[in-house]
Amino acid sequence: MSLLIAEVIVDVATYHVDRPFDYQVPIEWQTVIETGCRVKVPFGPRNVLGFVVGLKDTTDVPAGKIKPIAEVLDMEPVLTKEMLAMAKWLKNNTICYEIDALQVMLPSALRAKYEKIVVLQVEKEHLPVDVQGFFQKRQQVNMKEFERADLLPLLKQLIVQKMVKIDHVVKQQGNVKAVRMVKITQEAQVIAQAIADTTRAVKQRLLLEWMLQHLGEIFTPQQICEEVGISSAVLQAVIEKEVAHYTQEEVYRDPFTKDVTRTQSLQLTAEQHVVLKAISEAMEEQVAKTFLVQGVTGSGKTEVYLQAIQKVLNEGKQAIMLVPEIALTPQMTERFRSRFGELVAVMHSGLSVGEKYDEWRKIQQGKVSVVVGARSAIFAPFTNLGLIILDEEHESTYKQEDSPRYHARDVAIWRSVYYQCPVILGSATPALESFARAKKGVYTLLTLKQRALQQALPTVFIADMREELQKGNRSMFSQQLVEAIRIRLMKQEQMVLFLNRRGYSSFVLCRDCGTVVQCPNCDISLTYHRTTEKLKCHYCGYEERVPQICPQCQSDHIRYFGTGTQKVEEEIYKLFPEARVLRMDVDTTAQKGAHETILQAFGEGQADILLGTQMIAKGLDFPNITLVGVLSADTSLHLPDYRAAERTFQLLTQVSGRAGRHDKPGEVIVQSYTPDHYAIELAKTQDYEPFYEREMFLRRRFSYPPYYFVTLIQITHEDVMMAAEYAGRAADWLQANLSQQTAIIGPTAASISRLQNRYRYQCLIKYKIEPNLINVLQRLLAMYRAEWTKQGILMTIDLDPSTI
Ligand SMILES: Nc1ncnc2c1ncn2[C@@H]1O[C@H](COP(=O)(O)OP(=O)(O)OP(=O)(O)O)[C@@H](O)[C@H]1O
Ligand SMILES: [Zn+2]
Ligand SMILES: [Zn+2]
Repeated sequence: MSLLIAEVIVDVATYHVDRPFDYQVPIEWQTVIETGCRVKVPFGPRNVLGFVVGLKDTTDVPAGKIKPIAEVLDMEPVLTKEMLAMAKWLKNNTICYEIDALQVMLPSALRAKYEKIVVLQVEKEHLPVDVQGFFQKRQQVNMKEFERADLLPLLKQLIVQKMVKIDHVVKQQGNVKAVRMVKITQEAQVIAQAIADTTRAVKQRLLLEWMLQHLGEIFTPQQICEEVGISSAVLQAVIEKEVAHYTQEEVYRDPFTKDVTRTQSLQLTAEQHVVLKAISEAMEEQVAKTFLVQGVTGSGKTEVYLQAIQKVLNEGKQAIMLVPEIALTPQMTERFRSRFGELVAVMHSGLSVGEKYDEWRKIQQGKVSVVVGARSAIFAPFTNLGLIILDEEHESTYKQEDSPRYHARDVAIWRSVYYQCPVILGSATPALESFARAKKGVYTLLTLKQRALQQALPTVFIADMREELQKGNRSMFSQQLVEAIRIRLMKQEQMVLFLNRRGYSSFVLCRDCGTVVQCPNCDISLTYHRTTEKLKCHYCGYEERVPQICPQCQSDHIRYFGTGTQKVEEEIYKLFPEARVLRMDVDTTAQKGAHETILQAFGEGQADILLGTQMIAKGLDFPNITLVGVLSADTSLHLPDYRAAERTFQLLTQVSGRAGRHDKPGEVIVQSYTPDHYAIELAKTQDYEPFYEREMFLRRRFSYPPYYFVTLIQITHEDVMMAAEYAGRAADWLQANLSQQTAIIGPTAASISRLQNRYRYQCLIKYKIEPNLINVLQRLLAMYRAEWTKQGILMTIDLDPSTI
């Protein structure tokens, strides 16, 4: 038999190993191992996790040197051929390690967890008495036991004296949850024979006759006993006659909590019909076409998605529906479950590791055909995709900020080419670059200008908060908003009050010297958490108690600028003691399921006002909401981000869209200190195109995307001089190696100039066409990985940064 060699990508993220290594497949596993299986392989002094990415029968590794695979973790591959190809593409297009690209496609339960094991190297008697007890009859002990006993220094000595050594053991995390079931034989003959042999035992005969009615079926032992009215001893006796046998059947932890009522397709409006038709045609022709569906809020985009997915299912294919994490509300997922029932898997960050794994298994085993999920669901292991949808495609959460730094939109388009199926990008306020691509014909633009039930878009008023101040109104509510709330309370209609918290954080300020309490590790002010009375850093997790006196000048004139929502709530109660308020923010939704409970209560009319942050901007569809108030439209406008205006416009449009979605007309009041800003003015008409034109004009003038592409190189070091110096080297090197027309901006200090005790510098590459970019970046990376890392430098490259 010829030698079988596996090419394995190992779970070690360093430059020198970012390629497959050859391992020998032991004879007994030659029929078991396939590409896409996980294995454990020896690498250096330890065993690590690896993915088989290829099989072959020759190798350049000398016969004596080639090592065998140590263990096979999967009987069936966890990675498809498509995923292996996708990983290569991700590696080149986002510049990441191949192992990172492979890992991101799998649920965390399938990623490796390493445990450190202390292995005895000498006779136990030679050990110091203190540790002999650890090794009783064992040769090895989990290092955690030493840790717990505070014996790490002693352990270190033992290692130096070579009395023990440390091994790394790969541990599998998620386990399939299985239960013992009884499978009845397929063959009536066998049971008939058993019945003939069983003359006296009445109960056994009863059971055998019942089994004759359920050939080939599977039940739990309890089900059978209850159904037939027998004891487990009887069941056991019958199983011994070999008419049935025990099997381990997988069960799934079901993250859904309640049943849903089924819904049918709605009669589409003329506009919706046109959109669905265009998409259906692309599905029939099996072409990889990307559609941008720009539809005003409430125009019935979701209904179009549902019907497009129905068509996909009719063809026996599968669909991925992506939603931003924050919009993955129970209301949203319920719409899919009530249309497609058990065929839907849901993937979001609220699930436990085990639940996520189960949802993934359902997809992998073809038990479901639709997945509704956040960003990472784009990697759902379907093998016959017919459609991919990104709802709210402009959302920045579709971009992953860690390696691999991918954008779900790009992955969607890559997969659509692989399967020759369409992609739908949907939004009321598309990302500027998407709309630009649609205008150029790269994407096919489809629009929904009317709301589905012909309701008018809500009327938007801008309340000028500067005027309010001049009139002597120092509260956070304008006269207009107070009046509007009063009317709604009287008419018993519901309202949503939205506090724009992007760029607005609560902090502690000394009124005598102006000091704002900062994180000791980061260049960021600490955030005040009222519930715990603590100051926290949202970047590194540092926390401390709220100071009683100013750390700078010892004054006790300390002032808290609270999280906002709580303060707003208090003010509402002062103005309207009778109002019933539900608050939805990080504090009230910390517990699992809290989100759901709040929305349900609001839906049932248990409150008049839903008060919240970003969380309530999306996806809500309640008939009784007639007023939306935006308390602070400007806070997101003044961030150091070229997309600030775009994000503000998108947010205002989204929230406004929550009002008047059914038969009652809606009203929106936007409070602002800069009412003349175009992002605020244009949000008033909720007209996307004028905003698009205006913003594109500015982007061109300042050479920003989408006119230019940008790549962000970030360099950090504990020493500020080192960070600056190496950022300078990177900039010089790029300047020398990229074309003349490409601009290198920087090095400059990053907008957060220090994070987790590391100083941060960056350079920006701005270009229109740069065919050498990937190649040049890869060379820079090679230099960094070979030399700079030794100096303690960390460098990241982001080819599509969401903020710069
Ligand atoms: N063809 C239709 N006939 C009747 N009602 C419809 C139709 N299409 C959609 N609707 C209803 O109109 C409302 C808005 O539709 P939907 O939520 O699908 O819009 P959307 O564009 O996805 O909204 P948004 O982007 O604002 O969240 C929903 O209550 C939905 O049930
Ligand atoms: Zn002070
Ligand atoms: Zn910090």
